[in-house]
Amino acid sequence: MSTDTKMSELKQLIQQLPKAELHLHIEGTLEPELMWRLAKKHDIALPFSSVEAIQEAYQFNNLQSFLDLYYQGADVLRDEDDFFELMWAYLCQCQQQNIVHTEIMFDPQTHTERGIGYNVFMPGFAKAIEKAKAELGVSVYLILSFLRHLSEDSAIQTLQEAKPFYSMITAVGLDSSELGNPPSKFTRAFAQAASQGFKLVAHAGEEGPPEYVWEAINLLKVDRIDHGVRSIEDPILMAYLKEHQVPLTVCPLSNLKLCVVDDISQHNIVDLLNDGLRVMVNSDDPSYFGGYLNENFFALVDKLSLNKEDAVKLISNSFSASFLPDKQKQIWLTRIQQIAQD
Ligand SMILES: Nc1ncnc2[nH]cnc12
Ligand SMILES: [Zn+2]
Repeated sequence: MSTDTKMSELKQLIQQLPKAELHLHIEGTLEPELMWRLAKKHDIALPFSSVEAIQEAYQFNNLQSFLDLYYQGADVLRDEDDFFELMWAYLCQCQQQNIVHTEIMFDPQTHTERGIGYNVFMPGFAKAIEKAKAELGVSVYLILSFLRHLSEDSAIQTLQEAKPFYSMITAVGLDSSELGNPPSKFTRAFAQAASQGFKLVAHAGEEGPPEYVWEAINLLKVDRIDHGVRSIEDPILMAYLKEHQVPLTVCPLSNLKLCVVDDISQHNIVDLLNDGLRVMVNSDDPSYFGGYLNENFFALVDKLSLNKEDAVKLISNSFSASFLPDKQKQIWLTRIQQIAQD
């Protein structure tokens, strides 16, 4: 069989396998077409002359250059229906990509800071999630993420304001500008979240050093690390991550677009996997980074010669590292093995 045929068969298998996505920012799924339409709806002047001009602006040289556009883009989200549309569009993508379970981050402060409250975005999200459960068969958990460039007091207030919606939220996370905002800044906020029974995740080791990954583990006591690719610089940390099977939610196209790596062929995800770490593939902010989950896998097939065994392991890890009940995880893991063996 030619290499091309093998690669296209592997891509078909990846498309076909049930998958979980664990690192996805709902605000990062705002497609330029929706941004354009909502700007018109609310009479908001965008600094772009067309949908194509929005797309062309998506050239980044680091995390901050992306975040500046991402927060600006989110400003078109104003009413409940906008948040419904945003969530619904991503959940329809999930169905098309065979993502059967997704754990979605949302940034309350991106909205509350501009006067849009929980009572606007949470009902919009809830409607889309309920509809997706009923019509698309996609299961959804939500992760409330603190913006780390803001203060810890603001994070604590954000957690308190979410109280009426705690039943909709599974975990608490930490995102935004990493360098200069170490996990240690949020020790009290995470302790409070833990005491309320939330699972915990944090972005660390994306642009920041391995020390930030240690802090997320030791001080915040997270269940998963988001990104974590710079862990490879610290052999003791690598041994710890392997021994404790701490999940790393890796996002290849994000790392490429934000210049964490120069080319996908240099990405360390397969090295991390082969070193025995629990890594899996995610899309992070697919609208900004040029691909949803399957496109991230396809880039690994094309540029890193990802093989079938590694693809199946990465997909299995997406379930084993999820916050689903063990029984549900097992059902999906068995199903994946069955399909992969056919
Ligand atoms: N890749 C990323 N890193 C940090 N914060 C984010 N917010 C959205 N995407 C992010
Ligand atoms: Zn992220």
